[in-house]
Amino acid sequence: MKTLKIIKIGGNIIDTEAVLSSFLKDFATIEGPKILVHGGGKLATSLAQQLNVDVTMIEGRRITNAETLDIITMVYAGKINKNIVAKLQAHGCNAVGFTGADGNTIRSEIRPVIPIDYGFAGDVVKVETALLELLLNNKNTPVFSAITHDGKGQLLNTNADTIASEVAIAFASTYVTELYYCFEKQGVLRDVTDADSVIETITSMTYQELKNSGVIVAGMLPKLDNCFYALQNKVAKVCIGTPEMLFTTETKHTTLQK
Ligand SMILES: Nc1ncnc2c1ncn2[C@@H]1O[C@H](COP(=O)(O)OP(=O)(O)O)[C@@H](O)[C@H]1O
Ligand SMILES: CC(=O)N[C@@H](CCC(=O)OP(=O)(O)O)C(=O)O
Repeated sequence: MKTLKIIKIGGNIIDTEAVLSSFLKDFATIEGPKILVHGGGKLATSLAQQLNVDVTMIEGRRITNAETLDIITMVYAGKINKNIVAKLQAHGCNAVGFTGADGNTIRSEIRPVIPIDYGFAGDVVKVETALLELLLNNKNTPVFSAITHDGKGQLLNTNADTIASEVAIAFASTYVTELYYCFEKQGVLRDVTDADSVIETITSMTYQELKNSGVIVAGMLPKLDNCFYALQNKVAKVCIGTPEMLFTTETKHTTLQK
């Protein structure tokens, strides 16, 4: 089986123009089939604040009312996604931008309102791989934003880490799938203020301990939950770290193990 790399980039890479540009230049050079998934939560938060729209995050997920849904659609599917696609084109990578509504690639359903009503936030129900596979075979690179749809005309906000793991799982029977979560830290840190405290391996057992001791909080919770969910569903490799981990074996990062 061929290897498919699913690479997710988080807010801190997207926020800084120079960091994003340099990442995309390197990303374009990755050989073989690949899919990019991007977040952009921090940019959405700052635009919402400028527009005096309340921002509420619970356990790393955004409460999404109608106004917030408009903002995130403009930011994720519009500004960020199209900017990334254009930059990849400039580097000779034939990227195609997606929300889950495009080509019905990712259908979701609204999150249950109990215990927390997240509003227009969706949990993934189905990733349709056929169209994506055609594109991959044609050497195109799908680029996903953090938006899905319910099949009834409603867009839904979906955590980008979740999109990356669900896409990786959907392809796990046709490719050896490798899932990389890239952000500004070298991995999961034992002490978030100490860049050298990278935990090189986390198993589901040690994850519980890290959660209980408060090392894993906020946005790190959906990230780690998605890592283990992917491993339990036949994704071959899951890593968290800086983008350098994609290009060299020298750099420290966190590897997740069942
Ligand atoms: N133990 C930890 N190790 C690494 N990063 C952590 C840790 N605890 C909190 N963080 C913070 O969590 C952030 C990642 O979560 P999130 O805001 O969802 O970012 P992303 O956009 O990468 O998904 C990092 O920017 C980091 O500052
Ligand atoms: C439901 C939900 O929380 N969606 C996320 C989607 C963006 C995201 O995941 O962005 P990062 O990866 O940059 O954090 C949000 O709106 O923040």
